[in-house]
Amino acid sequence: MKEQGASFCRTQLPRVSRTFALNIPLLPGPLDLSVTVAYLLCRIADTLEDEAAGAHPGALLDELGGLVSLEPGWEARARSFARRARLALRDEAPAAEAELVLETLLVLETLASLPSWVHPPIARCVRTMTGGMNQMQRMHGGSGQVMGLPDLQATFMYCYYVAGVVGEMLTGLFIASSPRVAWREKRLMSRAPAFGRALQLTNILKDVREDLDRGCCWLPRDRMAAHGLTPATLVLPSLRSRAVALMDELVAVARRELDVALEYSLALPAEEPGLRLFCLYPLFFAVATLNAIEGNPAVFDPEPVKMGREAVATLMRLTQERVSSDEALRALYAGCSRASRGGMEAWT
Ligand SMILES: CC(C)=CCC/C(C)=C/CC/C(C)=C/COP(=O)(O)OP(=O)(O)O
Repeated sequence: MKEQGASFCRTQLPRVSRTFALNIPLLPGPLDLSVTVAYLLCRIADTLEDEAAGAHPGALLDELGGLVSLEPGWEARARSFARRARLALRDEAPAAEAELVLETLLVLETLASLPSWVHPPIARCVRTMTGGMNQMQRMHGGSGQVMGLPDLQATFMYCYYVAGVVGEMLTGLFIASSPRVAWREKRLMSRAPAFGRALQLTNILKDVREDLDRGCCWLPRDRMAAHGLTPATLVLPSLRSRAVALMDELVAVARRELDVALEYSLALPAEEPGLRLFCLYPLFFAVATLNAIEGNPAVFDPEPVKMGREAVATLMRLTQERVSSDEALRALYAGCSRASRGGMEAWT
């Protein structure tokens, strides 16, 4: 049973995530399986938020937040949750995500099989995330979807609930797994929310069109208004130059957060290359994604702006080669951040 759960989690990860299937396997055991399980639990929450048919699935999110505490009777409650959560998804939900939701019990069984020290950070993360998703809905969605947030502070709050808490959870796990990391706790914990914020903000910018087509938007309305835009006019071809200026302003915000993410990554000891690379892959992918978004009107087209497979492979190689040198990593980061759209040729 234990093996079946772990094997399901490892098989399902690359079916639901492009990025995290590349970096989680670099973590030393038992962090690799722990972070896989944590990722899948967060993904179940994310699928409910993005793919539920009809009303916001607040009660199901609350149930998931409670299940991760693994209190007596959790198996029967997880079985019932999985059935109802699967039924709540719209027909268009990606098959791999729907299957993951249906197998919530297997994911929780795998969590239960892991050492007890990994439980508190993972449970806190999932509880805070699901509670935060519900709070954002109550505050900004009313009875419909969230169509823009009032200001950047609210966008940051959303980023905290869906990604900043993941940074705090990962830091808690890294610290508990290695005394070498533990003595850097303060430096890491203070930077962890910014790391999550940087990645989430990058995703919000990259997915702006896809989100709008689904009827939601996480961008700040006051910044839109400053450019003479609203969520309803953001994709109008006649207002494209204003929309690009808005995106460029927000790309600059995301880049400042990524600078903090680099400091986080370098605060991890060089003797832990797996932990460093786990952080550096998504960090450098985000730099490349921001380069592709900046000044690019195509970000408002239906076809998503994505990094190519070749750029992904190149960045993985470049970070691997430099993983133990802070100086070389700083130079790579500065070079990639300066590279223009589509152009990291100097590094490849
Ligand atoms: C300290 C530290 C490392 C902090 C980072 C915290 C972290 C990993 C947050 C998750 C952010 C995020 C946008 C996930 C979705 O991935 P995605 O949609 O970009 O990728 P995927 O679709 O390939 O899964």
